[in-house]
Amino acid sequence: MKLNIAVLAGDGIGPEVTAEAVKVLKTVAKHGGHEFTFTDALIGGVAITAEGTPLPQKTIDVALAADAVLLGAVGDNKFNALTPDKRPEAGLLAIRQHLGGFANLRPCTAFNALSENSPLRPEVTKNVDILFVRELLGGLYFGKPRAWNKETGEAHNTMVYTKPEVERCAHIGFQLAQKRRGKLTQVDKANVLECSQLWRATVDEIAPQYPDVKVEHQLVDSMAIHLMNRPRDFDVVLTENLFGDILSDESGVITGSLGMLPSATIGGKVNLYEPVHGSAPDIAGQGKANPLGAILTAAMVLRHSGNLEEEALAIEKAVNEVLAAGHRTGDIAGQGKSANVTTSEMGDLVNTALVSALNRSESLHAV
Ligand SMILES: NC(=O)c1ccc[n+]([C@@H]2O[C@H](COP(=O)([O-])OP(=O)(O)OC[C@H]3O[C@@H](n4cnc5c(N)ncnc54)[C@H](O)[C@@H]3O)[C@@H](O)[C@H]2O)c1
Ligand SMILES: CC(C)[C@H](C(=O)O)[C@@H](O)C(=O)O
Ligand SMILES: [Mg+2]
Repeated sequence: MKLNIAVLAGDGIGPEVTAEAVKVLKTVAKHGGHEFTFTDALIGGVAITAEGTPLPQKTIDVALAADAVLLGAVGDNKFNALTPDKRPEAGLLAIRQHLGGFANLRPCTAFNALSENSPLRPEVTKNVDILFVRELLGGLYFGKPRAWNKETGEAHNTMVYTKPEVERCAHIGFQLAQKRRGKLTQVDKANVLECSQLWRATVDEIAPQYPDVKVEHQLVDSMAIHLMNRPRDFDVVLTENLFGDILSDESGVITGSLGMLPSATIGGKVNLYEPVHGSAPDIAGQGKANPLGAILTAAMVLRHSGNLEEEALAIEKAVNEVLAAGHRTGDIAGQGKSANVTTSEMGDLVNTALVSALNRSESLHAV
């Protein structure tokens, strides 16, 4: 199979973790005789420095011409004084708009080998398997008007959702719930916000089309605690843009680290794949970053853009094996313990385990 992948590595640890994701994709291509091509393009702070804009037209062209876009992370403290529309993050929001994907799938899968690394007790996190469906193109992020008037000292952002925007995302949530454990938790703030009331009413209106899916509604504030107390109770969690941003980061506590979380954004012209974490300027350039979120993101590329489910599973198995063997970057080393591998060593270990996993699945086919 041919897959033309645009690689937007970005800032901070973005290039470090993306290199490891590309490494495993190349292994899958070589092993299966697939033709994966990788085209690099600039985004974020590195694009501001080189081209004066966080999203150059060249990058948009490369991304739109690709079968999948793999993004590392954007954000650099040296641009913190810029207004939101000029910052590296503006490039990320703009590429999301250009690609048009509105459903951001953020799985939170607890690897049991890491159960001692979460501050939550192992009996709470064991076998957690949640899929956040975060709406990605609406809400406070893009609503107008928005401004900060420094003279009057007033700033405002606008949360806007239309019924079709909610419907299209809700259908994805329901369809995914049907393929999983049949439960959909819709998260909102319907006790205060009209947008949330629209979400709740729209989900209830659609629900009869999916009689095999059990729907529940949760307010986002109490959801934040339910997620920590009883994460196993959740299957698909459907929510709007900002709530999804916050809850998915919170779910990093369950997996032991934000550095473990992958994502895929579907529904647009070209799917966009990015780990959930940011550019982590505090550890950038030191070989300390955990590449597993990016590597698991590569598995999502294969699953959602390559229809290569078996290969995606092989990557996930390889990650599991490497963790079970005790290999740890600092973020998953456990309290008071240090890393025993660097970013690229972790990538190499997964790669080696992946080759064995792929060979094993081949021998199964031969039987
Ligand atoms: N998708 C993206 O590009 C994205 C996502 C989130 C934040 N950001 C940007 O990143 C910058 C830093 O933001 P932040 O510090 O709030 O969030 P962050 O996700 O970059 O980091 C939060 C904490 O988690 C740690 N961490 C994150 N990923 C890790 C990994 N793979 N391995 C080990 N540790 C990891 C960091 O060291 C830091 O202590 C900001 O400019 C922000 O806007 C970008
Ligand atoms: C950097 C920022 C714009 C982005 C978001 O809020 O969507 C990030 O936090 C994420 O989760 O991908
Ligand atoms: Mg975020």
